[in-house]
Amino acid sequence: MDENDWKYHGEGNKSLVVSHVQHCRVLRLLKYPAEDSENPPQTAEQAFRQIQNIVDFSSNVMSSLLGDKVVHSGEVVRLPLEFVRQLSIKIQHQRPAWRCDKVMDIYSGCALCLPNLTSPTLHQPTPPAPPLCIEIKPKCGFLPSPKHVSKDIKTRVCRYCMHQHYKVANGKWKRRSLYCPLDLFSGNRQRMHFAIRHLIEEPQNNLKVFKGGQCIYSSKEGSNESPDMNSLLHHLRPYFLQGNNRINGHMTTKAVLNDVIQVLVNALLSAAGGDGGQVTDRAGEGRSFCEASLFNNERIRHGSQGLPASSVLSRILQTQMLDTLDIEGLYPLYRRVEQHLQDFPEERTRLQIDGPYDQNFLEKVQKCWMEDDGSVEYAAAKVT
Ligand SMILES: O=P(O)(O)O[C@@H]1[C@@H](OP(=O)(O)O)[C@H](OP(=O)(O)O)[C@H](O)[C@H](OP(=O)(O)O)[C@H]1OP(=O)(O)O
Ligand SMILES: Nc1ncnc2c1ncn2[C@@H]1O[C@H](COP(=O)(O)OP(=O)(O)OP(=O)(O)O)[C@@H](O)[C@H]1O
Repeated sequence: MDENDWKYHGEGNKSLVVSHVQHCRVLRLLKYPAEDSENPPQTAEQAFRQIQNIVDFSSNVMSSLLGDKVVHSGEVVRLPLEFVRQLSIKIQHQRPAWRCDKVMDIYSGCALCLPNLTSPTLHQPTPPAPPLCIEIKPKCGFLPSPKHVSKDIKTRVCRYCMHQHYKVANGKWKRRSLYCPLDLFSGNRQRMHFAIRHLIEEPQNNLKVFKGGQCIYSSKEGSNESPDMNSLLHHLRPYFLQGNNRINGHMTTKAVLNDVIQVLVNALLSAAGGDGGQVTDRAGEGRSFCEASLFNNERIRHGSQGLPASSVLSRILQTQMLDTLDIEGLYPLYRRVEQHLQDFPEERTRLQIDGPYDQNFLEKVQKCWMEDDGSVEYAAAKVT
């Protein structure tokens, strides 16, 4: 393998991604804290198992919850160590400085190989234009159950909106985003439109736009400058020329933005495969509106239709809602498991703390709606 066939693509807190320059493939490599760079924190076999667990969790649990049409699980691959070392040197200067508290894993020679979702293989001999890909990290779309929280504010203002104040105060981002996940997950088209417009205006790490596999729009952490929305809309204009919003054959910037948002709302409400018809409506539970959202409260009363059950967003929300406990409800369960494992370390395997994430594990996750019966089995299913 040749490191020159691969280029830096992006990274998060846990992994670094490189893409192949010709084929629609990416490699997702583990990251370790920089202070561990001399001594890898796990053996190659442990790293292999960690990545295999990710594949199993994705194919046996997430595929079943979200729909196998929208989940790509990939496969674990073993790579020559020399290739990985050269790759790490090659991409180092492209990494954002604020992510360099961690280093790419150059010891295990293991990675997750996935299709490159930012430049999908198109089954057309000459595609009309480079494919567009819009990545959204929507965050949690509901308020935690009042049963488990000690501060009343948590039942009125969502975690994302509270975090915005914290992130601006500590300098992570310069401006507060007016995006609210509860607006996006509302199923109300106007609220969703409002949410996506604010995601585009202040994307932080919740939205990226790729054209032909290249990132053309994203935020830079700590930077004073906002990403250039006019340049983004200039890139997008040719994709939206067939609408009615043209003045003398020319589309205004505002019209391009509206069309882009409309396409995204339609995609998010479209079926992910499987059953349809019902709606996911949290309005009755009083957990679907965040007081920090600037969306006009009055307008919500005139049409909160909820999400179509088969939609991608509804699937994501239902999956998120398997965990409604908030950290305050979860931590005592974590302590219950911890205590049990101190007394009975051999129980780690039976409770599937480190996997395998198989059919049996999925059944435990799905039973999570049950009330807490005080058992370690209940706690382990919630915590793992
Ligand atoms: O806690 P949050 O909501 O800030 O989410 C963390 C993310 O921050 P965000 O707010 O999206 O910028 C954070 O993302 P970034 O590092 O900011 O890109 C991670 O995804 C983190 O997950 P983990 O610790 O790697 O498992 C996320 O932590 P978990 O809450 O998933 O543990
Ligand atoms: N299959 C893929 N195709 C194209 N790009 C991808 C793919 N998987 C990940 N990426 C890109 O790489 C970036 C980092 O990947 P990912 O979010 O999986 O990292 P992470 O460290 O697990 O994230 P987090 O910070 O949430 O823990 C993503 O934001 C996305 O832009």
